[in-house]
Amino acid sequence: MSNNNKDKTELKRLRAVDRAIADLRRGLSVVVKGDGEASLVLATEMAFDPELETLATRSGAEPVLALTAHRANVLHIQPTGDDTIRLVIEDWMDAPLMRALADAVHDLDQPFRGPFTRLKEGLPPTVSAAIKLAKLGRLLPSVLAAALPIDRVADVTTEHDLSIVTIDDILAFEDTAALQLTPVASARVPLQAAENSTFHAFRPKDGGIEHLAIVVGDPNRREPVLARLHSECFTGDLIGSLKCDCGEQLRGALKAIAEEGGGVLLYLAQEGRGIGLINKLRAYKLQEQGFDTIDANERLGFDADERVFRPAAEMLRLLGFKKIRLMTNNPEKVEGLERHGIAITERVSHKFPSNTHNELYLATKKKRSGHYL
Ligand SMILES: Nc1nc2c(ncn2[C@@H]2O[C@H](COP(=O)(O)OP(=O)(O)OP(=O)(O)O)[C@@H](O)[C@H]2O)c(=O)[nH]1
Ligand SMILES: [Zn+2]
Repeated sequence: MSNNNKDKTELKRLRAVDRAIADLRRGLSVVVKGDGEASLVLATEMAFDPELETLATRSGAEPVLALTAHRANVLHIQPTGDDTIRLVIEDWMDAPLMRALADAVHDLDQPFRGPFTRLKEGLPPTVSAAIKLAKLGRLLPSVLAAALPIDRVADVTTEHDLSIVTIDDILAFEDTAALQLTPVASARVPLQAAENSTFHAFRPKDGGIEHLAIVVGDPNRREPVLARLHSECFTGDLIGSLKCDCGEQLRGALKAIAEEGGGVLLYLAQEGRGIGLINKLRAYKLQEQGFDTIDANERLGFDADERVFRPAAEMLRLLGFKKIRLMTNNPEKVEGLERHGIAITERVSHKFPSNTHNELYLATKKKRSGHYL
């Protein structure tokens, strides 16, 4: 395929995923198509009675409720060996209950649920892909899915003006978006901590949220440069939340880079370790109930960390930084960047004193995520 055609295909795929995400977030059903099978799906957190009915009538099949294995485990549902667990929707399961099954915040209000019937065999790949789609849309990782006969896909999609996306589109999305970052704007912005700073904005081709790089001074690209990868944290970076160490790490990194005479800070649009602000607030609610930061993510059905570091590696490459000294306590960042071709010549510790509100959070990162703290 020529480069031009490849680009066009990739853009088409990114667009299909983006449209499907937008529809899921609106509470509309979308079609996920695989090899010889398809599913009509709806985000569980957006499921109300009329939507559920539409799902069944349009597909002509009984929907199932699909959850991640993490979430099913919390609901005491036996594992099946798959990452995705499907439950039969029984007569007593109404829309509010289904939404509550997806949203761990309600677990303690209504502790007893079930017994549930799992479907153990023949998990359609489109159902797992639909959960990934919900995650990409920063929704809770659960969908209602009804099998759609492959020969009806075209008719149903056209008749109801539905978004259609393939499994491959969904699975390629993050990497394709990361490899299609385009510099869109750059300007000098003097900062309190580093007066000689230039902001560079990179936009993914999917039109998604821009990532930012802040280059301080004019670092020598032939030498390893002092660098920080910072994942967006609205609460900590902007509002001064004491629940995490992000604000201090952000300002501290800029100060350290300025003191060193130059370097780079990447500000990545990966709020809440990639689950989004709303899901992070849900995770905080669970932390109020006594769960730690990792259990909170997993109770919601997510992995402990949903971030990918390919966009960061790509931005460094575009800025001409191949070797860096990385300020971090997180071994996964070092590994993630190296996997994508950035040489980390040194890991520079990046710790700040704890306070009464983030003590447990920092201790959990050390104990359970192997952070060097
Ligand atoms: N899901 C979730 N995200 C959180 C929580 N607290 C902070 N975050 C997010 O975690 C991310 C913090 O990322 P980083 O500063 O890169 O921290 P890190 O992975 O510990 O790595 P280093 O700071 O480099 O050691 C930000 O996106 C925050 O929004 C939490 O309790 N739950
Ligand atoms: Zn934070």
